[in-house]
Amino acid sequence: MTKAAVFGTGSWGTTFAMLLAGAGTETTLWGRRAEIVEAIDRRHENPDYLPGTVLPDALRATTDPAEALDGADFVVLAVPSQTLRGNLTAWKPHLPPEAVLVSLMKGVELGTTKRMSEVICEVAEVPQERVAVVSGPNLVGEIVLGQPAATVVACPDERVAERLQEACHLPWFRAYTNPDVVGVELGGAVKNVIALAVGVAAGMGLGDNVGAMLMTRGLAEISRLGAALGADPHTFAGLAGMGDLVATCTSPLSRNRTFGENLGKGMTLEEVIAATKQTAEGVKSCESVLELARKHDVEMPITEVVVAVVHDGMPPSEAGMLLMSRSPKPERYGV
Ligand SMILES: NC(=O)c1ccc[n+]([C@@H]2O[C@H](COP(=O)([O-])OP(=O)(O)OC[C@H]3O[C@@H](n4cnc5c(N)ncnc54)[C@H](O)[C@@H]3O)[C@@H](O)[C@H]2O)c1
Ligand SMILES: O=P(O)(O)OC[C@H](O)CO
Repeated sequence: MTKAAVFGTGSWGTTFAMLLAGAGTETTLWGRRAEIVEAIDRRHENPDYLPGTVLPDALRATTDPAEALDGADFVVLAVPSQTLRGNLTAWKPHLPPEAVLVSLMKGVELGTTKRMSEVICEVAEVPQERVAVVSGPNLVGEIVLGQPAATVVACPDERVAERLQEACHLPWFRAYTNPDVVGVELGGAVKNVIALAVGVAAGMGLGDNVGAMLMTRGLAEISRLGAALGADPHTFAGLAGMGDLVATCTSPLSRNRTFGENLGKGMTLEEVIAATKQTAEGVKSCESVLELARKHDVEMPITEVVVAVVHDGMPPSEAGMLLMSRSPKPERYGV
């Protein structure tokens, strides 16, 4: 039987563990907080992150990383992007030598501008072929209700991607494989930044033309960055690109969109942070995405104003004027 260890008992870690267990994979969750671990292991619930959801009886949980990792074929990582390096460094001594490491995270590391799979390869000292990424339009609030969804499993080794696909595929959760790890990761990380922008516009009371403009020009930014980093352009028309961008930018379930919406309504950054109980990756990753773009000489005007609004106190109305007053250009440039 295939075995998986999932690190992170937050909303997506717990939900993905449910999917794995539902697909017949023997799954153990690792969590920091003993009370959540006990609730999952004994009472089959995660009241903090998934209130009202009944978890599978077969799903185990522990606070001991060595216990979770014992015999694991897949080590699934679902902690905040900015803590991954420290977390994985601590878990490294217990990693099974042949295990495949799987990133569920949608962020870019501050300081290094590395994608999560790059951080994993570096810290765990494993080749790219032993690292997979799962990303797509996967809003937890819908998946836990059993609503149909699809995702992308990316790995340069097709057989590894197919094994992981099989380990999480369910009649109502379709996993597609894709060898383009760079494109899949960029799609997931940058759509959070665009969702912040769409949220700000919605919070200001602006309509669907503005939302569509930001999503479409946001996809152009993602594609330009992807081209500079060697991604397959087709990935951005797929589930991990356009699919996740649309879901995140339009859903009230998205933490990133909601964060932006609150800023657009006039709440201060401190008030919005206090109101945000879960990880909104774009808030930190907008800075690392912009730094990555500058390193590669890629123009990302929406990302620039998101950084200015979220981190430098620029009023949303000024950000909107800056974007609208850019010089006229062809729709397609710089790719
Ligand atoms: N929730 C979703 O709908 C969803 C869907 C797809 C992908 N993702 C991505 O999955 C990743 C995890 O998101 P989530 O929704 O589970 O977030 P979450 O905020 O719900 O949970 C984060 C988990 O990490 C733990 N954590 C926080 N700081 C930590 C630290 N210093 N060390 C170890 N653990 C720590 C928390 O206790 C919690 O268990 C993010 O990159 C997110 O973008 C989320
Ligand atoms: O709630 P968000 O904004 O982190 O988005 C969740 C997922 O990434 C959607 O696919």
